[in-house]
Amino acid sequence: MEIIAAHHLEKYFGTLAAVDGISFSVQKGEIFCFLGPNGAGKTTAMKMIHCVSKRTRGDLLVFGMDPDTHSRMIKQRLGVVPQENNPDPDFSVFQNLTIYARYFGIPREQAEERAIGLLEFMQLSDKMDAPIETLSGGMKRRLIIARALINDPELLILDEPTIGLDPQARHLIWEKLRHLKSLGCTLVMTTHYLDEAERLCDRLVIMDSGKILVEGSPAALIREYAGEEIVEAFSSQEVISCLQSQDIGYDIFGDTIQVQAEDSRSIAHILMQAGCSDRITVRRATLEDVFLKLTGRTLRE
Ligand SMILES: Nc1ncnc2c1ncn2[C@@H]1O[C@H](COP(=O)(O)OP(=O)(O)OP(=O)(O)O)[C@@H](O)[C@H]1O
Repeated sequence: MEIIAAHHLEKYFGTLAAVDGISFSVQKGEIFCFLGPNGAGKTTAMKMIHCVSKRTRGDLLVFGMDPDTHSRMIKQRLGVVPQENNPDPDFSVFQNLTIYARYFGIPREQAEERAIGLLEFMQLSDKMDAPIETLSGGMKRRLIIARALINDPELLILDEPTIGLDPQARHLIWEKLRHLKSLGCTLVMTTHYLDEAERLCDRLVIMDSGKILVEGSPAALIREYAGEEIVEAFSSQEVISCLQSQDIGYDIFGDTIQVQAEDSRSIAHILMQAGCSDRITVRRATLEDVFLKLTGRTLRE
């Protein structure tokens, strides 16, 4: 079942095409990710989905409804985790959930019951009465996710769910997001973290300058654009001559030369024989390589 369908979706701010004619669909129960550098248009695309930003042109359906005409009904069925943590500092952890429940018209008793369950799910039960300023970054992020779940949404929208968190805090959030998926929730998220996209997403689009460059599963995109493994060496005349003499294709990014390798061992061997053994690394190809191939830039440039 299609939860989101977008065709030639556009959003202009003045003359700037923040989202420049993108088409994609999200199926029920999948984790779908917008990946891309700063300013690519990821947040803007998500804002149109959760009905806080009107599209300029194109078609968009969420749960089969048009956000322009059915925003209230759509909002009732989704949860949003914004990029910035924004709990209300005047209330406790528990109150942040119960007060938020009022926006959805959830009766008090039911809201309190849900809040207790969600705090347990997000491992925050012992922080129930804690003031917000005493929470760590990871705890605040988990609270915002719990808050987004208060209306039991079918679709959860997360803008950079683990931004700024340490590895342990990120792992815990990934575990919770996977659990939500296993319960049938559909997740749409943005990230700059390639490892996050690789671990979590069923399908992703890579965006740049408002456009979708490619779409697919992380594994399929890596296979198609970056091969299985990458052999890297510092770019030197010695290495270049060696590769050219063997008719091996390569790319140069900054001071690094890269060879996309089916058989990385034999490439490494050839380079070693050419006398540059101390400079060679062999690694698994990643989504960063896909992005580099497509744009000639890294995601963080
Ligand atoms: N309200 C706005 N008014 C004017 N320009 C905007 C507005 N919101 C976003 N933009 C511009 O639209 C472009 C896309 O921004 P957007 O926030 O969607 O990118 P992003 O991919 O989410 O980036 P980030 O990873 O930094 O969150 C940027 O050039 C941004 O400056």
